[in-house]
Parts: sequence; C-alpha cells; structure tokens
Amino acid sequence: MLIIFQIIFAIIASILTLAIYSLVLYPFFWFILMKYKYGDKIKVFFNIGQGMLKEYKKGLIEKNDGVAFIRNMHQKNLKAMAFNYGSKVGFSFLDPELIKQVHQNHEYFIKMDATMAVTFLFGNSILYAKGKEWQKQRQFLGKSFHFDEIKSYFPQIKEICQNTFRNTYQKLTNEEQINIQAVKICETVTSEVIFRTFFGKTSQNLNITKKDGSQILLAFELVEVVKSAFQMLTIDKIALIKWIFLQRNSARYFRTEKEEDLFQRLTAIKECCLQIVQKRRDELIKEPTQAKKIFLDQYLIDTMQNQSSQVTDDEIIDNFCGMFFAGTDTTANMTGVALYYLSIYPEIQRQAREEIIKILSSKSNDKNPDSLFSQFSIEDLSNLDLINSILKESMRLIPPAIQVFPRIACQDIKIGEFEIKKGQLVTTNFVYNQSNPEIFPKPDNFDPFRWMNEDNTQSNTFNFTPFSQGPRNCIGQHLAMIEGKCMLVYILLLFDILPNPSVLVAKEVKVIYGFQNDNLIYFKKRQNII
Ligand code: HEM
Repeated sequence: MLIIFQIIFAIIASILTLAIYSLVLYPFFWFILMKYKYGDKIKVFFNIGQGMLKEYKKGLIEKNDGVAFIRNMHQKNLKAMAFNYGSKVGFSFLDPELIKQVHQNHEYFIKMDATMAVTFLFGNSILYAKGKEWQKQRQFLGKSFHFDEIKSYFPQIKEICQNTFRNTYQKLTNEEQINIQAVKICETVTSEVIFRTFFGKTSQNLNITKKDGSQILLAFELVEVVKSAFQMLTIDKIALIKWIFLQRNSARYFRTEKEEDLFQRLTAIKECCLQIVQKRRDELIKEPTQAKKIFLDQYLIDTMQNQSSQVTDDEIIDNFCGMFFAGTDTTANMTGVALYYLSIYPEIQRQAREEIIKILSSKSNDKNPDSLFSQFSIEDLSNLDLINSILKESMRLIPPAIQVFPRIACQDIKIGEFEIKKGQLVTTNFVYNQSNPEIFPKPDNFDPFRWMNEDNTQSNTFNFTPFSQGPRNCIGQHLAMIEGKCMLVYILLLFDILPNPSVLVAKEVKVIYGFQNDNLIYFKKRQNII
C-alpha cells in the first residue's frame, strides 16, 4: 500500500516540478537574460501561464480598453515587448523597422496553432499554410483578389447592402430612431459577401441541422463556431491545461463536454460545405462553360483542367472557412467602429454625406436614396477621399487585428539586435505605432483629415499596418475596403447616425479588437436627402 502512495506522490511531484519549471522558472530565466541584454529597449510582461492576457483584462476593467497598457507605454528607446504564453517565451516587436524585418523574413517563422478547433476548421487554408504550400496558395488566390478581379463583385456588394439596410429603413417611421447592433448588422453584409464570392450562392438558403434537430442558417452557425473555436481556451479551463501540455493534439484526448459539442458542430459545417463543393463539381463536369467568376469554380476548373493540380476538397473548404473568419468579423468591425465615430462627430458625418451626395447627385436628377445609390459606380470609390480616410482613421484607433498571429521561429534568427532562438514566439504589434504621438500627433483624437493632409504619417508603411505589410499581408484588403465604403455610402444616404449615450464605450480584445457593446448607435430615417 505504502509503495502505491509513494508512486502516486512521485508522479504528482514530478508533474508539479515540471509545471513549475516550464511555466515559471524557464520563462523567468529568459526574462532576466533579456532585461540584462536589451535594457530599456524591451518591456517584459510576465504572468504565469497567460502572458499578456492579464494585462488585457486589467486594461478593460481599469480603463475600459483592453490595450490601454500598450497605448500608455511609449518610450523613446522601446523596441519590443517580451511575454510568456504557456511555457513559451515570446517577442512582440514595436519598432517599425524591426516589424519590417519580421514580415520580410516570414519564411523563418510558422504561425502558431491557435486551438485544435481552429486547425480543424481552416488549418489547410492559406492563413496557416507555410513554405512552398503557402506560395502555391498565395499565387492561386492572389489573382482572384487583385483589385481588377474584385471589382466585378461590386454590383453584388451593392445589392447585399441594399437588401440589408433597406429592411431597417422600411421599418422606421419618420420620427422614430432605432438602436442598431452595428457590427452585427454589418456582419450580415460581410458574411453574405463571402458566401456569394466563394460559393456563388446566397447564405439565406443554406441551413444546417443542430444537435436538438432545429435548423440554423449556416452563416450564423459559422460566426458562432469561429468565435467558440478561438475562445475555447479562455472559456474552458480544462481545455487550456490540456493545450498547454499537448498543444495541437490536445482535443484528441479526454475531450471535455464543450470540446465534444464544438467538434460536432465543426464537423456538421464541413460536411455541409463538402456537399456544396461536390454538387458544384458535378454541375461543372456536365457544363464546364457555365463556370462563374467565383472562388469555388476557379478551384474546380483548376482541378479539372490542370492534371498537376494538387487542390483537394479539404483545401477548398478550409479556404472558405478561413476567408469567412478573416473577412467577416474584421470588415464588420472596421465599419461598425466608423459608424460609432460618425455618430459622435456629427460635423464629420455631415461632410462625409456631402462628399457622397456631391459625387452621386451629379449623375441623377432623382434624389431619393436608392436612385442615388444606383448611380454609385466602381470608379467613384477612388473619389471618396473622406470616406476612405474615415475607415483608415477608425482602423488606426481600433484596428480589428491588434497584431499578426503569433509565429514560432523555425530557426535561430536575429531581428535588429534581438536574438531569437528556434521555438520562441514572435509577433508584431500594430497598436503601439498607431497610437504613437510622434507618428500620429494627438493620437487619441478621431481625425480622419490627418489622412487627407500631406504629412509624414505614411513615411514608413510599417507605421500603419491594419492589414499587415509585406509578403503575407492581407490578401482581402481591397475587398474589405470596397465593402466598408459601400456600407457607409448607403447608410449615410438612408440614415442620420446618432450616438447612444446610455451605453458604456469599452474596447475589448476578443478574437477581434472592437467595442464590448454593440448597441452604441441609433439610425434615424433622413428627412431631407440634400
Ligand atoms: C478590415 C478587414 C480586415 C482586416 C483588418 C484584416 C487584417 C489582416 C491581417 C492583419 C492579416 C495578417 C495576418 C497575419 O499575418 O498573421 C490578414 C491576412 C489575411 N487576410 Fe485579412 N483582414 C481583413 C479583411 C479580409 C478579407 C475581407 C479577407 C478575404 C475575404 C481576408 C483574407 C485574409 C487572408 C486569406 C489572409 C492571409 C494571407 C496570407 O497569409 O498570405 N481579410 N488580414
């Protein structure tokens, strides 16, 4: 009996020693070394197991802003932050020149798995692809994401905006104002755009059956599932502990109830997507000339015409899910944030509307919102200077992505004077430069006009990186800007945007950085168009 106790005791003691070593002593040793080597060029954030998560939570509670600690950190010599995450030690680069070096040397790093659920959903997509596989996917998708190609979706994006916002307009009387969930309503547009551009189908007819037998729109389910897949480690402590030790295999063993439920939902989504792919393949085999300018047809035609094509159904479906993740919530947040700022700066809102009306009214005698919007053409996009600047300024203040996905160094590499060892984490932070008073004077002010003046804010393209920069920058940025502009144009024609002062304005880092509360604005039907 005693021997059994001794064995159990030895096992528990070994696990505890291992945990203390990897979660406390190992990172602590590295941080002392870093401070000794780099002095005030590095700021260290050490919190057992959870790295900067604690800082985000503290900032949200004390300052209503999860990234307050980064905004208040500017120092002359500071070039990087050091942090721990689980047992790993990482660098987050702040200096624009060092950010450039990390981005340009992207092949020295691989993206760290977020959770096993994320890997399952889009681990084979371009978002997580590496090396030659990434090059192949980027080349293939790059052609379709070129502005000249993307602009062919413009009429559809306009139509989706009309279908979404006209509904709200028609529900309102002239006197009423309606509280709007800004990001949610914009997400209706951005998710539909992904469905139409990828599958060539509206998401409105695509349902999925839930565990309880009820039906839910695939698009709604995807939004929820993507969020749960990323948040699994924060909402399920057991999943977190398993992940610290088992990483990408963590959900393979001893699945918790939440993990089991999530994986069932993920599997159902992928099966639904597979059916769409297989049905379309059958159609194209019969009628190859019917191929449309949508991502799915481009993949399928490539597999049918190109014998050496290595595109698999998995790659196609993962890229759909990856684009849904990368393009839906991000673009909706960018636009939702812009709507909030327009609500609290009525004079900027007036000028933005004036810009739109000036462009569109020169083409139509009929001044009702839909007639004006019908005149809106792809060529007008480049004349919307203020609207463009409003979107940029919104992303400067609240970038949907605060940093690039954390990467793992695949070999030792020097970034500036910082020596990174194989296996260490590396990311680059966007908030620090975008809130630096030396780059953007009065950084806390919402001032879209700063983008319209010839100043030096653009002197280094790595000062402002909401879409990242370098070879792995955002492939969908033109699409995102077209969608954002389209939504703002139509909304400004239909509605006055008013603030909702009764709601707390707090900024939180969930998967995406944005407002904690989504009901910060009202829409009121516009009485006079001009
Ligand atoms: C305002 C909206 C958007 C923002 C702020 C944004 C931001 C970003 C950022 C920061 C990255 C780099 C991630 C990293 O390297 O870790 C990225 C990559 C990417 N984005 Fe976007 N994005 C937006 C919209 C879109 C849209 C609409 C799509 C597609 C429909 C898209 C698809 C992608 C893809 C596929 C990548 C990976 C590219 C690669 O690794 O080669 N994004 N995005």
